[in-house]
This record gives sequence, C-alpha cells and structure tokens, in this order.
Amino acid sequence: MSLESTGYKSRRTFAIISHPDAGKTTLTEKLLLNSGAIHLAGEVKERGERRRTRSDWMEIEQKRGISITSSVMTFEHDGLTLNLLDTPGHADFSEDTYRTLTAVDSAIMVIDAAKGIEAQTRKLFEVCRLRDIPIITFVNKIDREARDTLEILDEIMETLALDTAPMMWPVGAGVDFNGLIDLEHGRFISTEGKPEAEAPGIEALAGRFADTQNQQIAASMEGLELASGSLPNFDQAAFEEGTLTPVYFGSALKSIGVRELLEAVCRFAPEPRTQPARPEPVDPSMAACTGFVFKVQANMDPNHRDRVAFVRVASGTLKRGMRLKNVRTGKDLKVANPMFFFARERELADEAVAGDVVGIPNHGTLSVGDTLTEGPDVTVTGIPNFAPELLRRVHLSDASKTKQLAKALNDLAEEGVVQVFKPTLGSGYYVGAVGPLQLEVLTSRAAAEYSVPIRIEPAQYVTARWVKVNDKAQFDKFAALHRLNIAEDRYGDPVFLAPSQWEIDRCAKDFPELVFMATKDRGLAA
Ligand SMILES: Nc1nc2c(ncn2[C@@H]2O[C@H](COP(=O)(O)OP(=O)(O)OP(=O)(O)O)[C@@H](O)[C@H]2O)c(=O)[nH]1
Repeated sequence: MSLESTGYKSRRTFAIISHPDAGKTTLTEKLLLNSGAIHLAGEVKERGERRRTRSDWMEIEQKRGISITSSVMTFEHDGLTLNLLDTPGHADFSEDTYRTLTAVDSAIMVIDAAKGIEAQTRKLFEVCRLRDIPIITFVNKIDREARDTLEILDEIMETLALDTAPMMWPVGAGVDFNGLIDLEHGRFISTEGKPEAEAPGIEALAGRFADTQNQQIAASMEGLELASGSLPNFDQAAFEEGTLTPVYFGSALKSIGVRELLEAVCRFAPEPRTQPARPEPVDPSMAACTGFVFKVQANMDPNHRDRVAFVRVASGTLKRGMRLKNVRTGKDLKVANPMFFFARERELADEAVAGDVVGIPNHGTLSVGDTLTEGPDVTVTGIPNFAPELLRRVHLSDASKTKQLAKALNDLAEEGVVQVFKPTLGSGYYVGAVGPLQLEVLTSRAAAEYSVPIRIEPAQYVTARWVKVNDKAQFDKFAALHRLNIAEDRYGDPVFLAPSQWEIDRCAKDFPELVFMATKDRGLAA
C-alpha cells in the first residue's frame, strides 16, 4: 500500500473518544472493515497476535499489553486519507491521552446507548473543547436495551453544553430494534445495517410505524415528532466551531450505522488545521515542512533502547531522508526512516503532508513537545504538562543503581508515564501522576526494563506548580526562603513542590512577580 501525495486537503486526522467499554475497539475495526482497509472481523484485536511472529517489537507490545500499531492507523476512503489516532483506553488517565488530542482535527465521541455520558468521555470532551475540536457523536449498542433517544440527546446538550443535530433516528431498541431512519436522506436502514434503495422521506417512514402496538416503537415515533420541531438541523459552521454535534446511532458490533458514520467523517470532518505556534501559527499550506512530536514510545526493543517519536506534520511535505531542525535543541536530525502505520502493516514513508502522522525512530533525541522544521525557527504550542494530582517520592533500594535510576526516570518521563521532579537540594526524585496506575507502570517498567528496583513512598508535598520567573531577584529570594521545596522538571524548568494549596496562594501573594502555574505549555518552556 502506498500513500499518494494528493496534498493535505485530502487528509482527515481524528481520534475516537469514549469511556472504557463503550465500544471503541469494535467501532475502529468496523470503520476499517467498511473502508476496505481490512477484510475480516477480528483483525484489529488479532493484529498483535499475528505480528508477534513477524517482529520482536510486536512481541514486546504483546507482553506489555500496549500496542504501538494502534497509536495511529491510516486508511483510505472515498478519495481521502484518514488518520485515526488512538487515545489510550485504560480506566486510569494519563497525559498521553490529552496530548494525542493535540494532534487531531476532529473526534468521534462514542456513547453507550444505555449509559449515556460517562466520566472519561466527559474529561476527554473537555480537552476537545479547549481546542475547539469538532465532534461527531456515535450512540452505540442500540441493539441492546437503550435509553430513550430524546433523553440521550438532552443529556449531551445539558452535560456538555453542546447542540445536537440527530442524523439518524432509531426505531425501538434492544429486542425491539426495528432499524434506523436516516433523517438526512429520508431513507430507512434495516436491522442488518443495509440502507433501502428508495428514499420515501421521513414522514412516510414514520407512517410505517404509526399503527404499531409496540410501546418502545410508539415512544420512538413520538420522540421523533417532538425532535423534528425542536432540534436544530446540521450546520457545518457550528460543527466546526465545536458548538454543535451531529448524532449518529447504531451498533458497532452488528455493523449498523457504521458506514453512515464513516461517510460523515469524510463529508464533515475538517481538513488539517492551523497549529498554534510561536512566533507565528503554522498554516498547513506553508511550503516549509514543520511537524511536532505528540507522543514518544520507548523501549520497544530493550536490546536496542530504541524509541519511536510520533510526529504530526503541520505544514509542507516531510520527505524521507530530509534534514529537519529540532528547534528545542538547535540540532539537525536526518529523517532516515519515517514510518506510516496502516491497519495491518507499517511502511517506510517516502512523503507525508500536513495532517499525516509518521513514526520517527530515534535514540532519545526527540521529546514530546518538540517542533521539527526545515524553515525558520518556530515552536508549536499547546502541548501541555499538567500539575500532578499525585506526588510521590521515589525510594531506590539499591544505591549502586543511581545512574540507572536517572536514566529510567528520564526515559519514562519522556514517554509520559510520569512526571519527574528533582529537588535542587539533596538527592532523590519526586514523581507526579494523574492516576495511580501510572505509578504502578513506573515501578514495573523500571524493574523490567532497567533492572532498577524502586518503591513509591508518600511525599510531604501535595502537588507541584511550575514557576514562571518574571523577576530573577525575586525568584532567588523566594528560592532561598523555600529551599526544600524547589525542584526542576526534566527540562530544567523551576518547580515549587507545594505542601498545600494555601501555601501556593500565600507565595503567589508574597511574590507577585512569580506566576505559579498548574499547567506548563511545552512550547513555552522550550
Ligand atoms: N451489544 C453490543 N455490544 C457491543 C457493541 N459494541 C461493542 N460491544 C461490546 O462491548 C464490549 C466492549 O467493546 P470494546 O470495543 O472492546 O470497547 P472499548 O471501548 O474499546 O473498551 P476499552 O478497550 O476498555 O476502551 C465488548 O464485549 C463488545 O463486544 C454493540 O454495538 N452492541
């Protein structure tokens, strides 16, 4: 398979956001099936299995239960190249998930028809909203017992403050599911997921069910009547501004409504966007190639200590063999082996355009947040670090392994497993995480991949704040007063390890020239 360079306008780069178990994996697979990128159901899940025989990397993926190949999947449909970025699905949350959303131009939000908006969907949605990422909604599992359609639409409107434009209307649900009315085209989609050839119109279709005695179906038709008077129609501009979501219904498992969802992505999802950057935003039409690293996956082969940086191309054409400058370090990097990831294979990428994601193998020269460019210096912004919700001390049981510990923490911080803070006084490290699973992953990977046995211990601090130093003398004074609380993050930026929120507030009052930040934009720190 090869990607033609038809220009960035044919790229659609998106993610699927959902709460665990809503059906993201099943839907991904069915999208790929519908596009013809794979041919057998079950391939997405079995992928790791088959690949294992082909490469060492894959074996490690399998063992660790992570999959680099699902980090991005590129496939084609309707003359477009679709780049689907995976948002890590575990119940626990890491910064990785947030950062992936900095690399997409739109998202599909999958909701379980019986459960509605769940916690993680909501969190991910908030990140999308921060970046005005347009959202297409897919209400899944309509083949099972589901909430009333109007109730689901209301919940989206109320909890997410988002207008909803239903594009489909389910007739019944669960055992009483009779099919979908395609509101846009006035046609009917059967319980096998097949659209009828003719399009008799919504009223005629509703008429078909008007006399049915089944309560569920009667309720569906009532809801449809109410909705048609009160809900907005789809509006491309409102969708692109992120204030309205088109809502599709279906069953990923039974492949109902998936083709229509795929078509919606092709028709509505926006082209690659302009990326916020310093000193100027990066427009996809700019000739000079620019890209940014939004994810790093390390140690896929422990013998080689290699890593892959995932780069989203923001402008121009990335060509294999070209030299790009890493603006953070000022050093040139030869892009010798950029890779594309397809559903079933990876391939050397000869050319990639804005919207595309390539994997660049490297030995630690590329970090999350780095900008690569062949043009004048520019730094893509908005790839944040977040103040940790958990702050812990790292205890090293074997003092002879201090050096390995530093390396392990640096590597794993680079991947976004945890954040690492080194106090300026004394030895030792503090690590920060958004959820406890991250700390478990740190402990087990430090032992397995670096032979460094560590224990995670409570810390006397509750959180950390990056300190923006507007006045060096004032910072020095502050640091002298709080010597035990000053640390550096892995980029060397100053951090205040805070014993309480009260203390942060007090310091902010006493030192007005210092800003205590709960998030740090990597672009700004560079
Ligand atoms: N009845 C029904 N079951 C579904 C549907 N879609 C997914 N499922 C089932 O729901 C369960 C979860 O589906 P997955 O696709 O693994 O969900 P996921 O969101 O990827 O889950 P995580 O990996 O935890 O994020 C599986 O048992 C699926 O078979 C659907 O449309 N109808």
